Amino acid sequence: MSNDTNVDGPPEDATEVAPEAEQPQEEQPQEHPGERSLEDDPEDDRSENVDERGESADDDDPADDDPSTDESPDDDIETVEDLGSEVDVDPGVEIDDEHAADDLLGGLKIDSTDDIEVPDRLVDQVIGQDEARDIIIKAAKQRRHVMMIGSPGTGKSMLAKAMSQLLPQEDLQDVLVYHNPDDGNAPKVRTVPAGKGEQIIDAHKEEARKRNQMRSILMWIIIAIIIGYTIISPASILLGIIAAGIIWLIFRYTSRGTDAMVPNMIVDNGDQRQAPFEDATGAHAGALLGDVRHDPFQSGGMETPSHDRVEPGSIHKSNKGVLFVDEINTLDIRTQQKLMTAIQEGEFSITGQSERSSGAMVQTEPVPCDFVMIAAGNLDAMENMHPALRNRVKGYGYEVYMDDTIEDTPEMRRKYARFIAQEVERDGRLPHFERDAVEELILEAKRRAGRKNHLTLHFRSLGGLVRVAGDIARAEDREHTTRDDVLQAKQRSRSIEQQLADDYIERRKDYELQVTKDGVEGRVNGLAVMGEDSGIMLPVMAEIAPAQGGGQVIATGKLQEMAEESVQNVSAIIKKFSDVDLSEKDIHIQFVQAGQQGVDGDSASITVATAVISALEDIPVDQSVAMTGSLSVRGDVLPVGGVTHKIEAAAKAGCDKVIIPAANEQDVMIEDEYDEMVEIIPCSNISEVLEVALKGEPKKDSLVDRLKSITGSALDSSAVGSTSGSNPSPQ
Ligand SMILES: Nc1ncnc2c1ncn2[C@@H]1O[C@H](COP(=O)(O)OP(=O)(O)OP(=O)(O)O)[C@@H](O)[C@H]1O
Repeated sequence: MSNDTNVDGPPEDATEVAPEAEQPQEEQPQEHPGERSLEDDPEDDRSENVDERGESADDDDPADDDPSTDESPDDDIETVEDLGSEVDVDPGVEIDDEHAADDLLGGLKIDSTDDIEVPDRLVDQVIGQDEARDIIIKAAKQRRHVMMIGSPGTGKSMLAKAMSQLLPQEDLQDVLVYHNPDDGNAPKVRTVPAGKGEQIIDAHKEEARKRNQMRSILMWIIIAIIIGYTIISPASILLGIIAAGIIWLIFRYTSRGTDAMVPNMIVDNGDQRQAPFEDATGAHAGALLGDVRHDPFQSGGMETPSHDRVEPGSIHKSNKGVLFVDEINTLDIRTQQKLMTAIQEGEFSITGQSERSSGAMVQTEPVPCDFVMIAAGNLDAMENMHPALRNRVKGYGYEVYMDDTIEDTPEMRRKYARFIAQEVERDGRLPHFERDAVEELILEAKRRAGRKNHLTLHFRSLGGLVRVAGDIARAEDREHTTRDDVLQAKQRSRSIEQQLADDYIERRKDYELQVTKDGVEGRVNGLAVMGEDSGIMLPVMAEIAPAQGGGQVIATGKLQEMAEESVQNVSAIIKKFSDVDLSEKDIHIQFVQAGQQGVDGDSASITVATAVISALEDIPVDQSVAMTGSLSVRGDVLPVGGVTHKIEAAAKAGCDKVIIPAANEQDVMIEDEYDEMVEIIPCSNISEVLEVALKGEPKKDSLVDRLKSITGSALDSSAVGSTSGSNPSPQ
């Protein structure tokens, strides 16, 4: 690309026309976050870029240039606090402050979500994620890259879109590609202010039209003369027809040449009302970096000029805007390297991506791609990202981890009510939600958080529930969505994992594998979570046999590592409280009907421990009990995730009692129907677990009897030491 972004006409000798529309443009300094080599010190580069951009005096403070320095005295960047009034529900909605704390809607006095005003700016619609919002606002001002890591559906792409609304619109440019008469395979590239591109194209087209019109007139005059001549002299009629044909072909051919001089506008920001936002998630190289189409007629006058075959990539379309790449690690390494070059240079030539295509012979002048990149993904995305690319983002921007839950406060509940209004408005067809429907959804947000006094920030799935509930009301032509619709929607919008889990329970019933009140040695009902929100009951069986060689842990299925870990934890307790020598035993563990998914070693460790102790001591386990919890080497039951879903799974499977870690008691948010079906028994240590799970009295001085001396939990500071100090010696 020419450094000169002035367009006093198309590039010299690129075409012979100079439409009036092409006025000189002030040279635009390149504003891209990275302009130097990878080896350069990012700190230096950061401050230098700001200088180059000639930002105002208040930006001269070096602290401003350091993304790690969040505040500076003269920092005029909007923070979440600055935006406080804008991000809360519109003050027009009355709030009952007195009862706000006890009200599910945080004191919001509304009949339906109709009454709630939705803010215009996307950034003000974002709920929770205060740190990420703060960073997006700052990064938009400073034009920094951002890496957002976190669970799906928590607002990463929403924040990226919000950032594009915050970027200045005045900087936008159109990009034109011109034919290069000196080298047909090296099209020229020019940038003009947004909107001007269309004028240039129109001017070129008008010019071409006029030329073609003149040519046509000339052609028809010549043809008319020839026809006139042949009429006068019929003997040469054949000659006349041939001559007319040749002239027609010559004119047609030359007019194609005139059309070919019209530039190709590859980036058109004429209609943009905000900086561009390009989602390049899962894009292949061509879509990301640009491409040149193949031309089957490569010569002979039928060919399409190379500049007309140039296609921009997302990196070019997002020039002066935001390039959002989710799961960035899925881009192959070469593409990641090229992306890095683009970030570094702020411009990137377009060439054909397929080696076998004629497009591969074409390479344009560099095309501007001065975007702000928002890279997103989960933790894996970060691990598998090209290290140099990650450094680039880190060196010239921010990294932020998205929250999964947020504290449940009256203000937050009001925002959740606003979230429903936002989703209804976004969809455009859903009926607004009645007050008690909103309450039910807020309760669901609390349930899904799986954490006491918190609300889930997994908004995509919550939004799904809003849409299904709204669709139910819409199908019945109702004006508002009711609580019943939300309850029905919860049934209908079961995830695949939930459907699988329910199917699994049904099948167990077919085979009469229901829960019984019998006692079975070495068999314990474990609990696991599938996907995000489905619990499943998976029995664990243990069998102890004399060792053949050194004692070992043998697990069936793919869960060997997990079984070993759980047995190692319980073996520490067994060693301490009994004289059983585990090195003389083989411990066989079977996770009945479990795949790899859903069972994580930690949360099954009290299940494995109970199964092993039961098998070792020949004491049966009550089959109407299910359990989840992680076991410490000192016998404490430690908290695990997904207790609510696990309890519901145990209830559905027909269990009477569920053992959960005492520390998880506060996280339980089960639905009323399940509450009546199972008794929840919080336990702090293995002794309490065995007390509930084992049937019958242990023999005096047996392992189970000795384990009774464990009291309290190491988690409870008052009980620290109680698991060790008072323990009797196994001897
Ligand atoms: N923090 C939030 N505040 C308000 N709405 C949200 C929030 N997060 C997500 N949403 C809603 O959920 C939808 C999906 O969110 P988004 O696409 O931003 O998630 P994501 O984190 O990018 O997920 P993924 O990684 O799967 O793409 C949004 O369009 C919006 O309607």
